[in-house]
Amino acid sequence: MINTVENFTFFELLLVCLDVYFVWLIIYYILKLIKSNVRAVQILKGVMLIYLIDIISQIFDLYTLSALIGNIIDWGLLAVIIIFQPEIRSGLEQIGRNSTMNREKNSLAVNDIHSILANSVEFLAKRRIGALIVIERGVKLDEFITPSTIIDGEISQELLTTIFVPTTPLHDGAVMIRDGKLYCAGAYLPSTRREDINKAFGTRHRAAIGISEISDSLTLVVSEETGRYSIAYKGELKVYDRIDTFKADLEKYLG
Ligand SMILES: Nc1ncnc2c1ncn2[C@@H]1O[C@H](COP(=O)(O)OP(=O)(O)OP(=O)(O)O)[C@@H](O)[C@H]1O
Repeated sequence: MINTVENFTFFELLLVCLDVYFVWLIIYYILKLIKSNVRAVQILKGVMLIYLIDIISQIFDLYTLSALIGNIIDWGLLAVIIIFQPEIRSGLEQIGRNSTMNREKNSLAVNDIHSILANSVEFLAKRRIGALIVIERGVKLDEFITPSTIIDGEISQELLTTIFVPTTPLHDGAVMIRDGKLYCAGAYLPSTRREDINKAFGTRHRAAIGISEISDSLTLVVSEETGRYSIAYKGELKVYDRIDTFKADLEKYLG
């Protein structure tokens, strides 16, 4: 017998809705994880390639290849869980933390962060202290955090500027801002491979452009040589002369 909507009780309908909602929620979080992770996008391409080879091997009856791909697919799920264990853990933690209260708290801090960042950049630029500050956004940058020093502290102008003083152990590399906190220092970023970049820009600026090419992060650079400051975003580097325009762009990009 075919079940029509009229045959369902209210409670059964509610269960169906909940069922569909949970499936939607799982798919949503998986897609969000894939979209926001550099590694996930690459792995997704690999998975699609494996499935394509599987289909081809079945169409043309390539027995050995099909058996090999079958084994890879069988073990694939386990491999994905192992590879994404840190992301899965932080995703679950985030679901737990996402209460309305926390969201209100974070949005209040955002305005302060703009000022702290702009003031720090101005302070460092005036003293010709080189700096590289990455603001992580949707795309997680875990793979660049590994060799760095985790701080996970409240962001402040004092802390941020002190880190970049050349005689200190943490000044080399990039500072990363995550979820409104100063997450780590001494991170090593991938450099851009572009050859059309002004030769006056050295490795620090090339690293800022590099990370902005592969993520939606915003990277602030202070040049030790010129005392000028810039923002790298989506593969482009914009250099500023005035701190107010710098701050205005910071607010525009970060929202
Ligand atoms: N890939 C990288 N990841 C993180 N930090 C880097 C990277 N490459 C360089 N740096 C930082 O930049 C410093 C060297 O800057 P360099 O003088 O080569 O670049 P620059 O673009 O000319 O900057 P500046 O104008 O400040 O001199 C390093 O000591 C290091 O702190």
